[in-house]
Amino acid sequence: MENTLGLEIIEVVEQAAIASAKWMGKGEKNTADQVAVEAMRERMNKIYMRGRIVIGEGERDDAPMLYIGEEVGICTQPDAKDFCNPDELIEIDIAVDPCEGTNLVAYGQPGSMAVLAISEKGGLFAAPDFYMKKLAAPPAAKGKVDINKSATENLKILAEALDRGIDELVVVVMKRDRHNDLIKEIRQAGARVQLISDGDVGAAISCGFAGTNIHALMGIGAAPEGVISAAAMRALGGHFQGQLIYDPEVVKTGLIGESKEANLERLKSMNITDPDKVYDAHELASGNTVLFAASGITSGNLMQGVRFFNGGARTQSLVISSQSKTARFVDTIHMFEQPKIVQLHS
Ligand SMILES: O=C(COP(=O)(O)O)[C@@H](O)[C@H](O)[C@H](O)[C@H](O)COP(=O)(O)O
Ligand SMILES: [Mn+2]
Ligand SMILES: [Mn+2]
Repeated sequence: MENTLGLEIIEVVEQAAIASAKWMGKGEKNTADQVAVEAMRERMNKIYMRGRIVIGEGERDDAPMLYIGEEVGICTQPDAKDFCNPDELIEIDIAVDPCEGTNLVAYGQPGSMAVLAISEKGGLFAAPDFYMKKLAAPPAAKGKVDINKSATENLKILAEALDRGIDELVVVVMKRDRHNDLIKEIRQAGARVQLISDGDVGAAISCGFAGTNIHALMGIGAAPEGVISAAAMRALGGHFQGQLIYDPEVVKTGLIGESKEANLERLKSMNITDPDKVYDAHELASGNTVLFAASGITSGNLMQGVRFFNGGARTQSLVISSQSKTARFVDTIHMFEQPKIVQLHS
């Protein structure tokens, strides 16, 4: 899968990042999101593949593009039989977040990215648009920390696994009222908290790389973003666990769904029989092969954002493959027209 798709999916996230970055700092989050969706879809539909969106912009009714169930790739188009032999191609599932951190783009803040994950059919958990309690940690702590343990216990385990003091640990937590107690507990345990307004995919993946100075992600974010983070962490060998949150009382914000009861019904209809199950990275991204790709929109811990110049742009992307066991940073210069200069160093 990687050989045929690797380069193409880099271009998918690059094109989404470039489109969205044109709206960086303009205060219009919906436009920054919409153009990323359009660019991602347009580029995806040029790839020789049979893809299906399993995590996307929502249901068909509220999302005209990249909706859950939408078929993407040249080989899903009506005239596909003229140039595609479907028997040659495996069917793949795709989870997308064309603009992860729409607020970050709109307000010119760091850490937004265009992101997707791919696996063979059935290889990604089709999470409902609920919240998810998450725990991400570096590979050295994989299987040692546990979302069922308290933050205090996990920090002790993490410190030991990373061979450093608790006071040398930095935990990313989304700045939300629902996390007030968690933040207090982490600080009382002696660790430091990095509060973020948005963008917990980048925070989760940052735990997978030494040198980011991020050692854990704790707290509740969105479930679809949890699956995408899990795909990256699965391929990287980092720790990721997620537990669906279906009770609006827990998040104290606009959880999709009117009530806990209605949400439980929805889970049942999706054949999720244990709503409290804790999923690990291998369950959220269970396919034989998992590919993850992201491209920075605004600069963050992992990647530089899009830098425009007269006649072009430069992007930085990250592709992680469970197949080749690589995490590849890709630096690309895009020439929109004949640029006056193509700068070697940025
Ligand atoms: O910050 C985020 C926003 O994502 P997007 O809408 O694609 O720009 C995500 O990283 C979070 O996981 C998330 O969606 C969030 O925590 C849920 O939102 P909120 O109710 O504000 O906490
Ligand atoms: Mn997002
Ligand atoms: Mn988004």
